[in-house]
Amino acid sequence: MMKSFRDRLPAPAGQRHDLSPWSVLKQSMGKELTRITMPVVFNEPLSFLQRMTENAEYYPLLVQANNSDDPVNRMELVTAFIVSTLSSNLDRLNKPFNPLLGETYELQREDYKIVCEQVSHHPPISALHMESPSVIFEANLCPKLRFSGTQIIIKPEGRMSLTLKRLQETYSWSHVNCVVHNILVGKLWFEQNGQMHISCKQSSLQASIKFKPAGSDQRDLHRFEGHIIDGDERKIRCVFGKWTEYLKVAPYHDLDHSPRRTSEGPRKMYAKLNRLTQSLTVGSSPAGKSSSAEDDNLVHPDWRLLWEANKRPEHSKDHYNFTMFAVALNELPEGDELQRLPRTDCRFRPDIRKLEEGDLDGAALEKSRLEEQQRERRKALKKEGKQWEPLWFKETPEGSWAFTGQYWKREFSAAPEIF
Ligand SMILES: CC(C)CCC[C@@H](C)[C@H]1CC[C@H]2[C@@H]3CC=C4C[C@@H](O)CC[C@]4(C)[C@H]3CC[C@]12C
Repeated sequence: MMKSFRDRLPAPAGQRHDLSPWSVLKQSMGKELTRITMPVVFNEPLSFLQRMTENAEYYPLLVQANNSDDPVNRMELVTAFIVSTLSSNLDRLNKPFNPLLGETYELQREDYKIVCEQVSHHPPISALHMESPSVIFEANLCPKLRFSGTQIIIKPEGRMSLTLKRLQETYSWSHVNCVVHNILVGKLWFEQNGQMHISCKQSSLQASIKFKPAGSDQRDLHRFEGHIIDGDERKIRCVFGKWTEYLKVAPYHDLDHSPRRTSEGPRKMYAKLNRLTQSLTVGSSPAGKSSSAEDDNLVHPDWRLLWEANKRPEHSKDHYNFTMFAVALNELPEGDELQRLPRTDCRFRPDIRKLEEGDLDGAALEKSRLEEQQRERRKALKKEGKQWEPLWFKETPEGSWAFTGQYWKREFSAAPEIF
């Protein structure tokens, strides 16, 4: 029988009334993410470690990729997976809790298992390892925040890599920036911005995708567009869509060289013309927006849909805009499953627990207690001239963090008391 998880949080989110993020953030100019302290009303009841595991929501795309015998199709599916990892960010404008040093999180779903650990506090580095019969997925994440005018620009640094096990094929990619708008006044909103490169060492295929700014009329809100490129730098596929909704792929037809020129030419021209006149006459009306998607389909009549975002739960708006996947992440398991978790697991953090129960004051108290305790531990270590050693990941000579594999032996007696 399929295991079932909770479909809502125990309590709706607290209201932040008119408290603007700026009133708090102005003291944090130029600071690292972990040095910014904000009132808990700005938090969501998840640790950043839990938030990272949301990458796995569309895991079945990876199984599909691993089973495919066509390298281009594998690249298409991996690209779809990578774009899908961004989708849960839509409207998630509360800050996940900064993990304490040594905090861990584990997640086992379908046929995969994930371990995350906070391996460094300054700078904040979170490490993730995911393994299944089909794939190994590793991520190191160190988000850097910069304030600029009325927006926050988040530069996620760190290495991402994926291995499809059947053919031992490896993929790596870069992050794009995300921008939180309107931190002074108005409604907060969020966009992904910049160029992403995905490359596969063995097949020499690459994907290059541009996440577009919304533009003044919001016509390109959440849109991305790009190509899959072969080892000779030739474009072979177009990929496009909205990172919040879907990804489509279509063959690339070079207007000058394609044998389909005659049949495609007029259609493309028509689409372009159509787009031009639409943008002239409709402008920023909602009709103008939807027609942009229609144009895409006209320009690429032979598109295929590779990924579509799951619907958010009904009560998502009152629950921090969580996806169904996110809702279940902080659920406490029962019986044996609970017994075998290490005491460093996020699910035991009292501040996160209190926030999800709607107890804001309790959460705030616990949060400052934990942070104070962490400072004390840090001082004590320093006095002894020691350095913090993560338990489950080791730093490599290249400066990234590799999973040691020991976690799954489940010998947690050495796990520190951090909550
Ligand atoms: C109160 C306000 C304005 C501050 C809120 C800051 C929130 C929205 C920020 C803080 C850290 C950010 C995350 C940092 C790193 C990544 C990895 C990247 O690949 C996707 C975006 C993602 C997951 C960011 C999403 C937005 C984020 C959660």
